[in-house]
Amino acid sequence: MVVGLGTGSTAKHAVDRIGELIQKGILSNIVCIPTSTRTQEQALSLQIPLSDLDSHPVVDLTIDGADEVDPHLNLVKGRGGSLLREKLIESASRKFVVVVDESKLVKYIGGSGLAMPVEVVPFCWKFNARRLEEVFGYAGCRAQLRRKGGGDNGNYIVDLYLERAIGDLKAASEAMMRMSGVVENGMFLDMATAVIVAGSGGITVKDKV
Ligand SMILES: O=C[C@H](O)[C@H](O)[C@H](O)COP(=O)(O)O
Repeated sequence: MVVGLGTGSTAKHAVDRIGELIQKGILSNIVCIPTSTRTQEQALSLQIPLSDLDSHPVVDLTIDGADEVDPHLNLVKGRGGSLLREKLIESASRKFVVVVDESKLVKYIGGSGLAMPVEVVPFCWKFNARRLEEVFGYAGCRAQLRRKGGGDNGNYIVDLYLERAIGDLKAASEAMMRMSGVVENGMFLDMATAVIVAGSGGITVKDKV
């Protein structure tokens, strides 16, 4: 089985558990693909066998956290800086299971008022930040360079803060990806197979319909 290993404080627990099951011999015949150098280091410390998409282009299952989950299971990811590698691996996954606590559930993408990350090349990042503000001006968009943690790929991350819903998410994502210098954006649309939500009332599983 080829398993994608997510990044962040939630996914860390899944990686720990996979490592434990491998060490106990309960899980075997498994190879894992980490979604960040941080997760790669954790996996190596747990002696989890690692691979990459070049060797294993189809991933059976990826488990990861998320920053926002909307009612259609669209996600915001990348507040920890790992969106590009995550999207590459999660797009190649047959099943993509997301684990969150209920604080991550939002009515609409951007609805938490927290950052929506966009990875851009360092060259002329201010120009691209201004263009992003213009493109999403109707949603009251403010763009801010994240000073810490440029991500795994040497790029910068610009955080977008939205006052209102951006409407057509697919069109918004496509508009960003048409901009030269934008490498990836933090909207993970129609990708999650299931979202496991931990809340005060216990655990619920939301399946893609
Ligand atoms: O870049 C970070 C990843 O997209 C994380 O999966 C996301 O930020 C959620 O992280 P956490 O589980 O720490 O809230």
